[in-house]
Amino acid sequence: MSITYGIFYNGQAGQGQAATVAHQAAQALAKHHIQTQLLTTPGIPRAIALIKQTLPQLSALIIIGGDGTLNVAMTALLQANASIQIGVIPMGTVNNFAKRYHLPTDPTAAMDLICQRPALQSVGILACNQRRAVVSSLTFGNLADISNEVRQTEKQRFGKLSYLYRAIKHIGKNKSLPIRYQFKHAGSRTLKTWFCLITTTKSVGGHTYSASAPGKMHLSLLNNIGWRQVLPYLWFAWTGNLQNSQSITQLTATDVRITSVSGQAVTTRIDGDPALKLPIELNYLADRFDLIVPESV
Ligand SMILES: Nc1ncnc2c1ncn2[C@@H]1O[C@H](COP(=O)(O)OP(=O)(O)OP(=O)(O)O)[C@@H](O)[C@H]1O
Repeated sequence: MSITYGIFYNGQAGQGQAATVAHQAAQALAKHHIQTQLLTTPGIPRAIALIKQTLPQLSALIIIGGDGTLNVAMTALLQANASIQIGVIPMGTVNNFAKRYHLPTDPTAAMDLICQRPALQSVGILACNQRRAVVSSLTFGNLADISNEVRQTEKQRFGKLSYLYRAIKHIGKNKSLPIRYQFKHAGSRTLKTWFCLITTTKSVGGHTYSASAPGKMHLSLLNNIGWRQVLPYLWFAWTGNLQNSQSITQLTATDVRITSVSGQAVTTRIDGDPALKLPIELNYLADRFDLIVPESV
């Protein structure tokens, strides 16, 4: 039986570069006697439907893009309850997920890796309300609102500087909110939350910011922010590193339900994109996918 890989990409991203790379990947895989099916359509719901519909014919899914595009693909796999092998050609701005697993960021090197398949690694993700994947991070609170304001074009042109600019404009303006965190086996805590970062692994953007906790999500809460916290906060905005700040609560969990106690609307961002409002339920799905990785990971 012939082997077919799906190649999923966002045709509108990066001035059509993803489309060029998708065709190059198809040619490279053909040389290894692997057939391919290009999967692309404008609009996230349609893209999810297309992947779900094509999955039964595929032995692996190659995803071209950053965390946002990976999120679309993994949400489709989650909803279809499928556990297909995954290859990634990173083409986002930040590429958190790819950095975490030491995937090459050069498209040609990433294609070579996928063709040669030196090793597979089990990768865990989070399920939000059972239906939406969280590939790298979920955030809410003031910093998440700031990144909401950063437009995609701004992010592509100025990278992290655009976040810093927006952050400085916000200092001193926003308050923290009481948020309830209900853990499956560890009770419930209501904590003042200025900003909450939840990640699938111990690192963000290639920086390790928390101790290792296999099989669990990492939660970091910046409880409040006044002028004393400005420096740690700017440090975080710049490096993604929260470890040395005293105004931070760090927790790990397998399952948590998160509610806004005051009833004030709180919108989350998942893998960089505006997403669901609180309340949400998060479940860690350990070893959910097999990812094609370099041998040395
Ligand atoms: N088929 C699609 N139609 C419309 N939008 C899509 C589609 N697939 C992905 N997107 C969106 O395109 C945007 C860009 O995604 P992508 O992750 O590739 O780049 P990025 O945001 O620069 O990456 P990173 O998060 O790593 O910085 C995201 O908001 C993602 O949700």
